[in-house]
Amino acid sequence: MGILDKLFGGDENPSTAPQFSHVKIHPQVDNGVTPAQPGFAGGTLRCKCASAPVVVKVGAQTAHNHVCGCTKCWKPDGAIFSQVAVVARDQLSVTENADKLEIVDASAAIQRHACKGCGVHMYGRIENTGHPFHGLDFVHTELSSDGGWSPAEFAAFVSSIIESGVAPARMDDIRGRLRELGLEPYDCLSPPLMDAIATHVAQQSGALT
Ligand SMILES: N[C@@H](CCC(=O)N[C@@H](CS)C(=O)NCC(=O)O)C(=O)O
Ligand SMILES: [Zn+2]
Ligand SMILES: [Zn+2]
Repeated sequence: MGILDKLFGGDENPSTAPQFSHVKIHPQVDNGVTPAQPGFAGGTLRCKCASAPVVVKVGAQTAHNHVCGCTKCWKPDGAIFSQVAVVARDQLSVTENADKLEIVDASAAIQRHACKGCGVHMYGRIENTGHPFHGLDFVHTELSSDGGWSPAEFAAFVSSIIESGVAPARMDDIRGRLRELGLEPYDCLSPPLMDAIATHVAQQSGALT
């Protein structure tokens, strides 16, 4: 490398190797994010029970898929993030073993319907009609063997992973890995979703007409 390159950061062979690939986020993103299949129109989610699994049919492609670091969303064993997307509630139906489902926390905005057998959350539903996201159900498409679902686009509630016991000293590496994967880290939701929430609130209060 010449003196000018040393001074100004030029490099004939810029290294594009990821620096943080040892940091595990979630199995669906750790090896890179797979693009959606054009025309994909839904599939079947199955819980992890070996017998009599709960089966949920989703009749459309999902939107706003993301990894979530909050303590409330279901995470597969060993993952520090959940992966969760939304679909219109009228596109979701429980087709088998619905009797195994129970609501994790009925007072939460998102009522997460979990399997009593294996603990997996099959869908989250908002019953409050005034909520900005009313009409959308939350689903974990990793529970499907169908390929083609919309991929994770960003990382939400990143700082919240500390509440699950992740050491604060690891946060730089974790945010570094998320950026490497193209999943911009936010400590709440992404700006478009935060704007959608604020717009809804402002329309309800009359601040925006
Ligand atoms: N820091 C909190 C954040 C929880 C939170 O606000 N989660 C978001 C993302 S899923 C939410 O919208 N929760 C609504 C709910 O759980 O009903 C935690 O980790 O428990
Ligand atoms: Zn189960
Ligand atoms: Zn969450």
